[in-house]
Amino acid sequence: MNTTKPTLPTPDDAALWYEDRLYLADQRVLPERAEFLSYQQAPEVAEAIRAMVVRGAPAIGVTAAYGVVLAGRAAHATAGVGWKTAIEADLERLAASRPTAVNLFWAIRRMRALIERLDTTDPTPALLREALAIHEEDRAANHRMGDLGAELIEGPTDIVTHCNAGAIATGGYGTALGVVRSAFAAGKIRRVYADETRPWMQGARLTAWELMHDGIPVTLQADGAAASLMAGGSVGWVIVGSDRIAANGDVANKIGTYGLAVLARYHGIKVMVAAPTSTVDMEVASGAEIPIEERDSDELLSCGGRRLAPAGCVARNPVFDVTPAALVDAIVTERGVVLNPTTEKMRALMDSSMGER
Ligand SMILES: CSC[C@@H](O)[C@@H](O)C(=O)COP(=O)(O)O
Repeated sequence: MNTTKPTLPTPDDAALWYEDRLYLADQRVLPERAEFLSYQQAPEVAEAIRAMVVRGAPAIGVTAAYGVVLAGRAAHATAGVGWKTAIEADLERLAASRPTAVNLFWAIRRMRALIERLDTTDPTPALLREALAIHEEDRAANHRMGDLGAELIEGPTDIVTHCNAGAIATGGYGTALGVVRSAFAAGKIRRVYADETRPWMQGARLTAWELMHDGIPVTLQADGAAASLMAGGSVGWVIVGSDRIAANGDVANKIGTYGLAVLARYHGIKVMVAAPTSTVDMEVASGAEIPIEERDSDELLSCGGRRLAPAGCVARNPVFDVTPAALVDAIVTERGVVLNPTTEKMRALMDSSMGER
């Protein structure tokens, strides 16, 4: 738990618990403004996830866990010994906030498992201990993935990354950017090329901010600039995170990742996906079964509050796509690395006990 009142968010501060409430770094306004918003009610946390105050699959999971703490506290305050029934509506609200990032459902499932073991007294302390453990385990997993991913890279090389899979998208340190941080420290990375990532600009706003904060050389590029960069021959790896990995190793990630993976294969560049096992969903056989979030087309039709497209223009705004396992060279998790993923290899990874609860 944080011991000082959160004031100015750093990349490691996506979600923090201080005293009796949750603080979220408002990722909608970074880096122009660095500010926390505070939450004491689970429905407001669900809305913050939906509105992308907090985003990035692992950070969404951590936030949902803290949301369950608030839900438990409110349920006990209103229903007393009947809190386990009263909490249900908030659990459902949290689960309905975003559909693709499976870490959300994983975190709620883990909190539910604890709820089942608790008695009818005030659940707040026990729920908070579990949420803090989820947060801390995610941070530790990212450091482990950083080490494992960095080992795969023969440097020095340039890297392309897409969206933001950094500290601010997780419990801390980052998944893809955790690998970048560890590999840069080992002298294996010259420069990171960050796709701007239309329409939410997570690359321009968050990845560039994080890497500049750490002094890691970063160059921002338009999403469409990746192909010509790759043709130049300096890029050794595309490194990205994931919102959900299917049982066969298909990877759902920010829209545009699939295109990057196709480009990478054409240019002989390797693709690494760094994600904790809380992102692996063995209940979906392949990427075709992963629900892909479709957000409001206004996110695409406008930019920075200014309308871009003509009035009446139709737009589609799927915010994730699926990269087939055949285009993925390595999936890096805290339990180990899966090269050229298949269902058998993913099952072996998930059956392994390291880090398992
Ligand atoms: C460590 S975050 C990995 C993914 O969650 C990230 O690349 C991504 O697609 C995030 O999407 P977002 O819509 O910003 O929540």
